[in-house]
Amino acid sequence: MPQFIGFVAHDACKDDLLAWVSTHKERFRDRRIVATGTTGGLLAKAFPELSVTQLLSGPLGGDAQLATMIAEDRLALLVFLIDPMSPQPHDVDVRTLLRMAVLHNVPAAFNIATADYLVESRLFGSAYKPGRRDFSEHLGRLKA
Ligand SMILES: O=C(CO)COP(=O)(O)O
Repeated sequence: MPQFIGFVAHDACKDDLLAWVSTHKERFRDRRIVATGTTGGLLAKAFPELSVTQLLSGPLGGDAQLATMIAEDRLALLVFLIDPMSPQPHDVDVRTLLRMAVLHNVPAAFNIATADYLVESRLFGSAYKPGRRDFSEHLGRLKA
């Protein structure tokens, strides 16, 4: 199953994401990128040399699609630049995406500083794949 790198940016953060990707573009040349609709459209236009798959726009289900990709073990890493100052109509989807990243132990950055740490890590681009957590005991408790 191919592993994608996921990018999402709220409107106030889209310029920041474009600038950040531009800085680290070489690292993404051989990687498959997946992004919510508007974010993906901007990335594809700015960086035609990168492989960008566009999902639905965030408010129309793009965050939920990314959350599903995490549940299906198809996302290697998530960079999601969140605007902490604006309410989002699809906040419930945003929280689902965050929860899926935490639940399934996906390396995830929600601001530029952490995104920098991720791409500068010696683990980035290596064969490193974090293990998914085992919730079988927890599920057994729920069923009992
Ligand atoms: O709303 C978003 C993330 O919650 C981003 O969606 P767009 O990339 O379609 O703007």
